[in-house]
Amino acid sequence: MTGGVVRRDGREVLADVGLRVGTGDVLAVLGPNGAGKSTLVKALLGLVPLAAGRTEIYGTPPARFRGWRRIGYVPQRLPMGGGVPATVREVVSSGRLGRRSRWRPAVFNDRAADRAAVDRALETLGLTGHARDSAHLLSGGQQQRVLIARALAGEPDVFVMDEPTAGVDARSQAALAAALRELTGAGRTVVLVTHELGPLEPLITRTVELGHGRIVQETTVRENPARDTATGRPV
Ligand SMILES: Nc1ncnc2c1ncn2[C@@H]1O[C@H](COP(=O)(O)OP(=O)(O)OP(=O)(O)O)[C@@H](O)[C@H]1O
Repeated sequence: MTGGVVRRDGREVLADVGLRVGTGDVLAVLGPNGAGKSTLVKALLGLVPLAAGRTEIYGTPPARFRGWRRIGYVPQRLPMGGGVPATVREVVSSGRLGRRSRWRPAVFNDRAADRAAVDRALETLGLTGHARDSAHLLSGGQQQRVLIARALAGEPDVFVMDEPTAGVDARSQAALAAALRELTGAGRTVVLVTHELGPLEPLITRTVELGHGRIVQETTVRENPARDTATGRPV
Protein backbone atom coordinates (compact mmCIF):
# COMPACT_ATOMS: atom_id res chain seq x y z
CA MET A 1 0.00 0.00 0.00
CA THR A 2 1.25 3.45 -0.89
CA GLY A 3 -0.21 6.68 0.50
CA GLY A 4 -3.35 4.82 1.61
CA VAL A 5 -6.17 7.05 2.87
CA VAL A 6 -9.57 5.82 4.11
CA ARG A 7 -12.30 8.26 5.09
CA ARG A 8 -15.31 7.37 7.20
CA ASP A 9 -18.00 9.96 7.86
CA GLY A 10 -15.69 12.65 6.49
CA ARG A 11 -12.90 11.67 8.90
CA GLU A 12 -9.57 10.13 7.92
CA VAL A 13 -9.38 6.80 9.73
CA LEU A 14 -6.34 5.81 7.69
CA ALA A 15 -3.98 8.62 6.81
CA ASP A 16 -1.18 8.28 4.25
CA VAL A 17 -0.21 4.73 5.14
CA GLY A 18 2.65 3.06 3.29
CA LEU A 19 3.11 -0.63 3.99
CA ARG A 20 4.76 -3.42 2.08
CA VAL A 21 4.30 -7.00 3.23
CA GLY A 22 6.95 -9.40 1.98
CA THR A 23 6.60 -13.10 1.30
CA GLY A 24 7.27 -14.99 4.54
CA ASP A 25 6.66 -11.98 6.77
CA VAL A 26 4.71 -12.65 9.95
CA LEU A 27 3.48 -9.14 10.58
CA ALA A 28 1.60 -8.04 13.68
CA VAL A 29 -0.52 -4.89 13.32
CA LEU A 30 -0.69 -3.34 16.78
CA GLY A 31 -2.40 -0.33 18.31
CA PRO A 32 -5.22 0.76 20.63
CA ASN A 33 -8.97 0.47 19.93
CA GLY A 34 -10.01 2.63 17.01
CA ALA A 35 -6.45 3.14 15.74
CA GLY A 36 -7.44 1.82 12.31
CA LYS A 37 -6.02 -1.72 12.44
CA SER A 38 -9.08 -3.48 10.96
CA THR A 39 -9.48 -0.73 8.40
CA LEU A 40 -5.85 -1.16 7.35
CA VAL A 41 -6.05 -4.92 6.73
CA LYS A 42 -9.37 -4.57 4.90
CA ALA A 43 -7.98 -1.74 2.78
CA LEU A 44 -4.85 -3.78 1.98
CA LEU A 45 -7.14 -6.42 0.48
CA GLY A 46 -9.45 -3.92 -1.23
CA LEU A 47 -12.37 -4.76 1.09
CA VAL A 48 -12.58 -1.07 2.01
CA PRO A 49 -12.09 1.51 -0.76
CA LEU A 50 -9.20 3.97 -0.62
CA ALA A 51 -10.01 7.68 -0.87
CA ALA A 52 -6.41 8.25 -2.01
CA GLY A 53 -3.29 6.18 -2.61
CA ARG A 54 -3.21 2.65 -3.93
CA THR A 55 -2.91 -0.93 -2.82
CA GLU A 56 -1.75 -3.95 -4.78
CA ILE A 57 -1.85 -7.67 -4.12
CA TYR A 58 1.00 -9.48 -5.85
CA GLY A 59 1.39 -6.36 -8.00
CA THR A 60 -2.29 -6.18 -9.04
CA PRO A 61 -5.00 -3.77 -7.83
CA PRO A 62 -7.67 -5.72 -5.86
CA ALA A 63 -10.36 -5.07 -8.47
CA ARG A 64 -8.31 -6.92 -11.07
CA PHE A 65 -6.75 -9.50 -8.74
CA ARG A 66 -7.79 -13.04 -9.64
CA GLY A 67 -5.75 -15.13 -7.19
CA TRP A 68 -8.10 -14.93 -4.21
CA ARG A 69 -7.56 -18.56 -3.34
CA ARG A 70 -4.02 -17.55 -2.37
CA ILE A 71 -5.44 -15.27 0.34
CA GLY A 72 -7.06 -16.52 3.54
CA TYR A 73 -8.91 -13.78 5.40
CA VAL A 74 -10.30 -14.33 8.89
CA PRO A 75 -12.61 -11.45 9.82
CA GLN A 76 -12.92 -10.04 13.31
CA ARG A 77 -16.48 -11.17 13.81
CA LEU A 78 -18.23 -14.11 12.38
CA PRO A 79 -21.53 -13.97 10.51
CA MET A 80 -22.20 -17.57 11.57
CA GLY A 81 -25.43 -17.09 13.51
CA GLY A 82 -28.83 -17.70 11.93
CA GLY A 83 -29.07 -18.73 8.30
CA VAL A 84 -28.52 -22.31 7.33
CA PRO A 85 -27.21 -24.48 10.17
CA ALA A 86 -23.93 -26.03 9.12
CA THR A 87 -21.63 -28.42 10.91
CA VAL A 88 -18.10 -27.44 11.85
CA ARG A 89 -16.78 -29.78 9.13
CA GLU A 90 -19.02 -28.16 6.51
CA VAL A 91 -17.87 -24.66 7.43
CA VAL A 92 -14.21 -25.70 7.40
CA SER A 93 -14.72 -27.57 4.09
CA SER A 94 -16.08 -24.38 2.52
CA GLY A 95 -12.51 -23.06 2.79
CA ARG A 96 -11.64 -25.44 -0.06
CA LEU A 97 -14.24 -24.05 -2.46
CA GLY A 98 -12.05 -21.22 -3.71
CA ARG A 99 -9.52 -23.78 -4.91
CA ARG A 100 -11.93 -25.37 -7.35
CA SER A 101 -12.39 -24.06 -10.85
CA ARG A 102 -16.01 -23.49 -11.75
CA TRP A 103 -15.31 -25.17 -15.05
CA ARG A 104 -13.62 -28.24 -13.64
CA PRO A 105 -15.67 -30.45 -11.35
CA ALA A 106 -13.98 -32.20 -8.45
CA VAL A 107 -12.21 -35.41 -9.36
CA PHE A 108 -11.44 -38.21 -6.95
CA ASN A 109 -7.91 -36.96 -6.13
CA ASP A 110 -9.25 -33.49 -5.37
CA ARG A 111 -11.77 -34.92 -2.94
CA ALA A 112 -9.09 -36.92 -1.13
CA ALA A 113 -6.88 -33.82 -0.93
CA ASP A 114 -9.85 -31.76 0.31
CA ARG A 115 -10.64 -34.29 3.01
CA ALA A 116 -7.01 -34.48 4.14
CA ALA A 117 -6.67 -30.67 4.29
CA VAL A 118 -9.93 -30.32 6.25
CA ASP A 119 -8.92 -33.10 8.67
CA ARG A 120 -5.54 -31.43 9.18
CA ALA A 121 -7.09 -28.00 9.82
CA LEU A 122 -9.61 -29.46 12.30
CA GLU A 123 -6.81 -31.26 14.09
CA THR A 124 -4.52 -28.22 14.25
CA LEU A 125 -7.27 -26.07 15.77
CA GLY A 126 -8.32 -28.81 18.20
CA LEU A 127 -11.75 -29.16 16.58
CA THR A 128 -11.72 -32.83 15.53
CA GLY A 129 -14.11 -33.69 18.36
CA HIS A 130 -16.51 -30.93 17.25
CA ALA A 131 -16.55 -31.81 13.54
CA ARG A 132 -20.21 -32.90 13.59
CA ASP A 133 -21.43 -30.11 15.89
CA SER A 134 -23.48 -27.20 14.58
CA ALA A 135 -21.06 -24.31 14.14
CA HIS A 136 -23.55 -21.66 15.21
CA LEU A 137 -24.06 -23.36 18.58
CA LEU A 138 -20.37 -23.19 19.53
CA SER A 139 -18.92 -20.55 21.84
CA GLY A 140 -17.42 -17.36 20.40
CA GLY A 141 -13.85 -18.60 20.92
CA GLN A 142 -14.63 -21.96 19.30
CA GLN A 143 -16.31 -20.22 16.36
CA GLN A 144 -13.17 -18.12 15.95
CA ARG A 145 -11.19 -21.37 15.74
CA VAL A 146 -13.62 -22.68 13.10
CA LEU A 147 -12.99 -19.58 10.99
CA ILE A 148 -9.24 -19.97 11.32
CA ALA A 149 -9.53 -23.67 10.41
CA ARG A 150 -11.60 -22.72 7.34
CA ALA A 151 -8.89 -20.35 6.15
CA LEU A 152 -6.17 -22.91 6.96
CA ALA A 153 -7.99 -25.62 4.98
CA GLY A 154 -7.77 -23.44 1.88
CA GLU A 155 -3.96 -23.63 2.14
CA PRO A 156 -3.51 -19.96 1.28
CA ASP A 157 -0.13 -18.32 0.66
CA VAL A 158 -1.16 -15.25 2.64
CA PHE A 159 -3.14 -15.48 5.83
CA VAL A 160 -4.80 -12.29 7.14
CA MET A 161 -6.37 -12.48 10.61
CA ASP A 162 -8.23 -9.72 12.39
CA GLU A 163 -7.92 -10.03 16.18
CA PRO A 164 -7.89 -13.82 16.30
CA THR A 165 -7.03 -13.78 20.02
CA ALA A 166 -9.70 -11.31 21.15
CA GLY A 167 -11.75 -12.89 23.92
CA VAL A 168 -10.49 -16.43 23.38
CA ASP A 169 -9.23 -18.68 26.16
CA ALA A 170 -5.75 -20.13 26.64
CA ARG A 171 -6.67 -23.33 24.77
CA SER A 172 -7.81 -21.38 21.71
CA GLN A 173 -4.72 -19.19 21.86
CA ALA A 174 -2.54 -22.30 21.96
CA ALA A 175 -4.48 -23.72 18.97
CA LEU A 176 -3.94 -20.49 17.10
CA ALA A 177 -0.21 -20.51 17.92
CA ALA A 178 -0.08 -24.09 16.54
CA ALA A 179 -1.81 -22.96 13.34
CA LEU A 180 0.61 -20.07 13.00
CA ARG A 181 3.61 -22.32 13.59
CA GLU A 182 2.39 -24.58 10.80
CA LEU A 183 1.98 -21.63 8.44
CA THR A 184 5.25 -19.91 9.26
CA GLY A 185 7.12 -23.22 9.13
CA ALA A 186 5.89 -23.54 5.55
CA GLY A 187 7.16 -20.01 4.77
CA ARG A 188 3.64 -18.57 4.41
CA THR A 189 2.92 -14.88 4.85
CA VAL A 190 0.82 -13.86 7.84
CA VAL A 191 -0.72 -10.49 8.73
CA LEU A 192 -2.24 -10.46 12.17
CA VAL A 193 -4.21 -7.71 13.91
CA THR A 194 -3.86 -7.90 17.65
CA HIS A 195 -3.79 -5.87 20.84
CA GLU A 196 -1.05 -7.91 22.43
CA LEU A 197 1.22 -10.58 21.09
CA GLY A 198 0.93 -13.04 23.99
CA PRO A 199 1.88 -16.60 23.03
CA LEU A 200 2.23 -15.58 19.38
CA GLU A 201 5.21 -13.34 20.13
CA PRO A 202 7.94 -15.89 19.24
CA LEU A 203 6.45 -16.30 15.76
CA ILE A 204 6.25 -12.62 14.81
CA THR A 205 8.93 -11.27 12.43
CA ARG A 206 7.69 -7.66 12.07
CA THR A 207 5.36 -5.24 13.82
CA VAL A 208 3.66 -2.03 12.77
CA GLU A 209 1.90 0.05 15.37
CA LEU A 210 -0.96 2.31 14.39
CA GLY A 211 -2.14 5.42 16.20
CA HIS A 212 -4.97 7.60 14.91
CA GLY A 213 -4.80 6.03 11.46
CA ARG A 214 -1.04 6.48 11.02
CA ILE A 215 1.90 4.13 11.41
CA VAL A 216 3.64 5.41 14.53
CA GLN A 217 6.23 2.66 14.90
CA GLU A 218 7.67 -0.18 12.82
CA THR A 219 10.02 -2.89 14.01
CA THR A 220 11.69 -5.87 12.39
CA VAL A 221 11.99 -8.51 15.07
CA ARG A 222 13.63 -11.35 13.17
CA GLU A 223 13.85 -13.09 9.84
CA ASN A 224 11.50 -15.99 9.37
CA PRO A 225 13.98 -18.88 9.02
CA ALA A 226 11.53 -20.63 6.68
CA ARG A 227 11.29 -17.57 4.44
CA ASP A 228 11.82 -18.46 0.83
CA THR A 229 14.36 -15.86 -0.19
CA ALA A 230 14.28 -17.06 -3.80
CA THR A 231 10.69 -15.84 -4.13
CA GLY A 232 10.89 -13.12 -1.49
CA ARG A 233 8.72 -10.83 -3.58
CA PRO A 234 6.49 -8.30 -1.89
CA VAL A 235 2.90 -9.41 -1.51
N1 LIG B 1 -18.13 1.40 8.83
C1 LIG B 1 -17.66 2.46 9.52
N2 LIG B 1 -18.32 3.64 9.53
C2 LIG B 1 -17.83 4.70 10.22
N3 LIG B 1 -16.69 4.68 10.92
C3 LIG B 1 -16.02 3.53 10.97
C4 LIG B 1 -16.46 2.36 10.27
N4 LIG B 1 -15.55 1.38 10.49
C5 LIG B 1 -14.60 1.90 11.29
N5 LIG B 1 -14.88 3.18 11.58
C6 LIG B 1 -14.06 4.07 12.43
O1 LIG B 1 -12.75 4.01 12.00
C7 LIG B 1 -11.85 4.05 13.10
C8 LIG B 1 -10.90 2.88 13.02
O2 LIG B 1 -11.65 1.67 13.21
P1 LIG B 1 -10.98 0.24 13.15
O3 LIG B 1 -12.05 -0.75 13.35
O4 LIG B 1 -10.15 0.15 11.94
O5 LIG B 1 -10.02 0.32 14.43
P2 LIG B 1 -9.24 -0.85 15.16
O6 LIG B 1 -7.86 -0.32 15.42
O7 LIG B 1 -9.33 -2.11 14.38
O8 LIG B 1 -10.04 -0.94 16.53
P3 LIG B 1 -10.35 -2.20 17.50
O9 LIG B 1 -9.06 -2.51 18.19
O10 LIG B 1 -11.35 -1.63 18.44
O11 LIG B 1 -10.88 -3.31 16.65
C9 LIG B 1 -12.71 4.06 14.35
O12 LIG B 1 -12.77 5.38 14.83
C10 LIG B 1 -14.05 3.61 13.86
O13 LIG B 1 -15.08 4.23 14.60
